[in-house]
Amino acid sequence: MTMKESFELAKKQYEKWGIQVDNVIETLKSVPISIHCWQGDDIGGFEVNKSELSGGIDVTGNYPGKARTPEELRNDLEKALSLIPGKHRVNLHAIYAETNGEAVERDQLEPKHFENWVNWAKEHGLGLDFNPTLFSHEKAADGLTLSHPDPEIREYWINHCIASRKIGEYFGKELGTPTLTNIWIPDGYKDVPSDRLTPRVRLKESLDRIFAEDIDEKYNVDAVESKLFGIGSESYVVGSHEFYLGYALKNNKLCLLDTGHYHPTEVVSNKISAMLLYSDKLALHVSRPVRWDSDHVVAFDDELKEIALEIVRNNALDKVMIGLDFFDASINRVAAWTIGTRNMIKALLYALLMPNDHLKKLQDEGNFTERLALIEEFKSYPFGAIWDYYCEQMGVPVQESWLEDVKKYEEEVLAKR
Ligand SMILES: C[C@H](O)[C@H](O)[C@@H](O)C(=O)CO
Ligand SMILES: [Mn+2]
Repeated sequence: MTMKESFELAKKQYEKWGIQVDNVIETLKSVPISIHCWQGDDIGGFEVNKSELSGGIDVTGNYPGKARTPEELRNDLEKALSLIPGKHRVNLHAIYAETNGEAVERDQLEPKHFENWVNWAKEHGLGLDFNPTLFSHEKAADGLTLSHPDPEIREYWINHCIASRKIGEYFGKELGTPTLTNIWIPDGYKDVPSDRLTPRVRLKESLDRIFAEDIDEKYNVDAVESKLFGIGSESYVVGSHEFYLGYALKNNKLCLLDTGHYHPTEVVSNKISAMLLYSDKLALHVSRPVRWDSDHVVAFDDELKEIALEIVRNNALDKVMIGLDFFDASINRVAAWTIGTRNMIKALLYALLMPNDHLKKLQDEGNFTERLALIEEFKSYPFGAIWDYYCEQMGVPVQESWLEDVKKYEEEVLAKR
C-alpha cells in the first residue's frame, strides 16, 4: 500500500468521528515551535571571555561534533530544520552574540551583535526569540543576580535585561513577528534561608526597573520563567512559581512554564487551563525531567500528549508560545533537536486528531466509561499514517529515514570538527 493509500484509509477512520483531517493538517502547519539554539553547543555560547556553564544547570555527555562557531551552529540548525516539518522559530541566548573578537560586557550588548542571526533568520523565514543570560559569568558566580544584596551587581544584570529586551525588539521589527524575550535567573540558596522575603523584594524591584523601559509589544513580548530548585539552590529559589505567577498577572507579562521546573509529580498540563483563565497568553519550555530537572530530549510520552491536548482543547494554539528546552551532549546534537521537535509536533497532531468535542460532551453527561474507552481506543488509531503523510507533504523525511541524513551529516561534517 502506498503512503497516500494508508493516509486515505486512516483519514476515513478519523472522519467517522467528525475529525476533518485536511483542516487538522492546515492547522498544524501554522503552529511554530521555538527551537532552542543551545542544544547545539551545550549552552556554551560565543563570548570572547567565555565562563564555565553555571547557574545550577548541567549538560552531561561528550558526543563529538558540537558547534564551535556561530556558522557551525547555524549550519547544524539548518540540518535539523530540514528534517522537521513546518516553519519554526529559533530561540537565542545573549551568549550567542557575535562581537568580532571584541569582549563586550553583557550590559553593553546591542542589536548589531545579532545582525548575522537576523540575516540568517530572514534567509530561512524563521522567527527569533531571545533570553538574557544571567549565568556563566563572574558576576553570577555566587548564584545571585537580580536579587543580589549588592546593588552594583543587580544594576549590571538589570541593564543586561534591558539591553536584551531591546535586542528582542530589534528581532521583532526586522522579522515581522514579535520576539518572546524570556528572563530566567538562577538565584537561590543551597541551604534553608533565614530570610525568604528580602531577595524576593529585590527581585521584584529589579524586574520593575527592567520593565519600566518602554518597549513596543508589537515587536517584543516579555516572559518570566520560574524554577523549583537547581544545583546549589536546592532549598530555596527566589523566582519561584508563585512569585512569577503573581508578578506576571499584576504586570501583564507572560508566565513561562518549564516542564522540568516543578515537583516530580506536578504537571504543566494541569496548569494551562487554569492560567489561561487569567492571562491571555502563556509560554512553555517543553523539556523532559528524569528524576530531576535533567533536560532530557523531549519524548512522545503521556505528559507531552497531555500538554498538547490541553493546548488544543483550550483552543489555545495561538495563546501558548511553545518553546523547547533540553540539552543532551550524550547523543548526536542534530538528532536531539530533530527527535525533540518532531515529537512536539507529533503530539500536537495527536491532540488535533482526538474527538475532543465529543469527549467533552461525554464528560458533561457523566459518561465516564465511554470517555475512558474512547481515549484509550484512540491511542491505537492510525495516527502514524497521518504523521507520515504530513512529513511527506512538508518535504521532510518520513519515519526514521531522517536518521540517514543525520548519519551522513555526522560523517561529512560533525566528525571532522
Ligand atoms: C538555558 C535556558 O535558558 C535554561 O535552561 C532555563 O530556561 C532553564 O530552564 C534553567 O533550568
Ligand atoms: Mn527553561
